[in-house]
Amino acid sequence: MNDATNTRDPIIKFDKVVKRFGDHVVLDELDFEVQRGEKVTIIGPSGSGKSTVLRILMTLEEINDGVVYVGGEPLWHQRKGDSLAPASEQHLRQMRSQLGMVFQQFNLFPHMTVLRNLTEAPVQVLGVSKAEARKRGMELLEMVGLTDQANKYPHQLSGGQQQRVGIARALAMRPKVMLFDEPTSALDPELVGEVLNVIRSLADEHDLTMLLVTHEMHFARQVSDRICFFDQGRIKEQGKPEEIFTAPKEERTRAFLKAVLDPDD
Ligand SMILES: Nc1ncnc2c1ncn2[C@@H]1O[C@H](COP(=O)(O)OP(=O)(O)OP(=O)(O)O)[C@@H](O)[C@H]1O
Repeated sequence: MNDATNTRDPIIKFDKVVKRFGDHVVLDELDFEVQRGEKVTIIGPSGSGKSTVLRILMTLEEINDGVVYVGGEPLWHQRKGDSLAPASEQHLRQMRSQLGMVFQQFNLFPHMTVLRNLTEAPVQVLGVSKAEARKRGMELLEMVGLTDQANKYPHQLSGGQQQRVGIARALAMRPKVMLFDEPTSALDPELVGEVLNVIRSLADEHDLTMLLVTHEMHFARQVSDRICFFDQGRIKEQGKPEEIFTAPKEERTRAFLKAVLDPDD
């Protein structure tokens, strides 16, 4: 396969992926692709499997059937001749390093300064020098508007500031794909905007691939190239934001959007 073909391949591909918890089928032979540089937002009712898609990509949840590809390589499998065998821990680690995730709960290291939160993994995992990691860490703090907080500890920051550090920390590992799992849902309403602004500028200014799960519909509409409406572990409908938000084809999508956009009706 030559490079030109490679770059046209989706960077993420779910091929008939099944995920069950006991008898409960959460992903039901899901087919789903994200192209390089694309910004895709998954919306849908609670329990429809949105976060599970991201957790599978971060190798936090195993799959029961099907194949997930990242950059054309199987994530949960390794090629053995013409067949696929379960992945080794080393393969999973190597594949996982291509993805960065921002969680609902910011999950910063509480006993480390903000800057150390950004330099720890690049130094320990990627083998970057401390000086280089610090330089890059300060650049990322500038990008999220927090250079003056570099030497503070997470508990000294607001929730919005902590989440901006969470975004910078994920970027410090230079991922090819950024995953955002409801990044503002744990925040007080007045702190949501500053976090969305950081994600918006990332989306506008970088050719990073982004996959988001959010309940912020207005934001999803602004930032996404494509919206995927999930229902019962499958994509019920997908398309450009203006199509999905103004002229959804499926009754189920219409009902969901009406409920979230006009909750008082
Ligand atoms: N570790 C687990 N054990 C058992 N069931 C689980 C587990 N994790 C998720 N589930 C179930 O899988 C289903 C899908 O969960 P998921 O978190 O992907 O939904 P979601 O669409 O992101 O929902 P929400 O919008 O509420 O976050 C839910 O019914 C959930 O209860």
